[in-house]
Amino acid sequence: MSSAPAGTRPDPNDPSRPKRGLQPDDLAARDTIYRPDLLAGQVLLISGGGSGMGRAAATLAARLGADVAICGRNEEKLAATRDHIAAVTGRDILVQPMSIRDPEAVDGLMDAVWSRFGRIDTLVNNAGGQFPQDAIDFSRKGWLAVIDTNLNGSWWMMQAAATRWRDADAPGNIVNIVANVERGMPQAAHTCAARAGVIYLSKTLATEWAPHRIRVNCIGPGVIETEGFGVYPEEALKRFHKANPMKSRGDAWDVAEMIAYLASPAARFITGDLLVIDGGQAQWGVVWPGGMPDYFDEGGAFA
Ligand SMILES: CCCCC/C=C/C(=O)SCCNC(=O)CCNC(=O)[C@H](O)C(C)(C)COP(=O)(O)OP(=O)(O)OC[C@H]1O[C@@H](n2cnc3c(N)ncnc32)[C@H](O)[C@@H]1OP(=O)(O)O
Ligand SMILES: NC(=O)C1=CN([C@@H]2O[C@H](COP(=O)(O)OP(=O)(O)OC[C@H]3O[C@@H](n4cnc5c(N)ncnc54)[C@H](OP(=O)(O)O)[C@@H]3O)[C@@H](O)[C@H]2O)C=CC1
Repeated sequence: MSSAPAGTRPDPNDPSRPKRGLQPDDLAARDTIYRPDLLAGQVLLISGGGSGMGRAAATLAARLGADVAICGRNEEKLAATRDHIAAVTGRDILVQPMSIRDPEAVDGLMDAVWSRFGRIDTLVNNAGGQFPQDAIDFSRKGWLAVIDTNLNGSWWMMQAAATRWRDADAPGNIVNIVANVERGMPQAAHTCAARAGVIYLSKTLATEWAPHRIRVNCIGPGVIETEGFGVYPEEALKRFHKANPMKSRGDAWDVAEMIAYLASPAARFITGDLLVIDGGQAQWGVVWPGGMPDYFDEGGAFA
């Protein structure tokens, strides 16, 4: 297969494509290993909470007794998540439409959460994404969009949270959702650059901010089936599971449970780390999110 030509953009909302990712009813029904009041009294702010892993993490946190705030650009998705969580848990979560790329909107979000709940215990920087393309064909706008969202957006959120924790003399906890970038990822060089930036920013901040009692960790998901898969071509998606030796895909609940763990007291001694959840992909597999070029797929081993 040749890699996706520049400018080919699958329509994530094409009704003829399979519906992917856990739906709200799945999130209400899934078992959890955690006790029902694990996060009672805590406040979690989760970016990108209107879909995928963010929505799963928000639903699980609310089910475990936390107060939850979510943000994202799409107001409709946020409102649907709020209504569903209210129906399932009786909890009224805060939703704020905004872009993490706008530092003033980030400040407004932080103020809204502090004003409503009086604290933030855990910030989950989950909002982000990319599109698959050969790096040589990136437009300047496309490069900037991915860097600005994943690196700058995550930083605005971390700094805005940390200054408030410092000023309130309160402890803090940051969980950054990144990606499996240890060996690079062809056709996703922009996101690799941004996520590597977030990982090493996090390791640095974990040390710098330890005196403020702020922990900073990253989660590196491998192939996790969510509605976010809509940005990838169907042909490439057929091979995503071959990126790991388990030859399967994780789901949003797997990541939500890892987030709940990092928000729980059990993780109190973990900081500066990258927790990988990838079915072994980092040691073994390759993923070409736009489709593997024939040059690499000699003999059709990856077909
Ligand atoms: C890496 C693969 C690993 C496999 C596992 C990983 C899976 C996932 O991460 S799944 C979750 C994925 N979810 C998303 O990625 C959704 C969020 N993504 C986005 O919203 C966009 O990709 C974004 C990050 C670029 C958002 O920025 P935004 O400014 O909203 O983007 P625009 O749509 O306005 O596009 C700006 C600019 O970017 C270039 N571009 C966008 N899409 C493509 C594309 N499919 N192909 C080529 N170029 C693209 C383009 O230059 C756009 O400007 P215009 O041409 O003026 O539209
Ligand atoms: N699924 C996977 O296999 C993997 C995913 N990841 C990463 O995990 C995270 C969650 O992805 P996933 O749940 O799969 O996919 P989704 O596309 O469902 O989630 C991405 C979320 O980010 C939000 N978002 C994007 N840009 C912005 C912005 N500028 N400001 C605020 N919110 C924004 C989106 O909301 P809205 O559209 O409303 O703005 C959306 O809810 C992403 O960072 C993704 O790249 C990493 C590795 C693998």
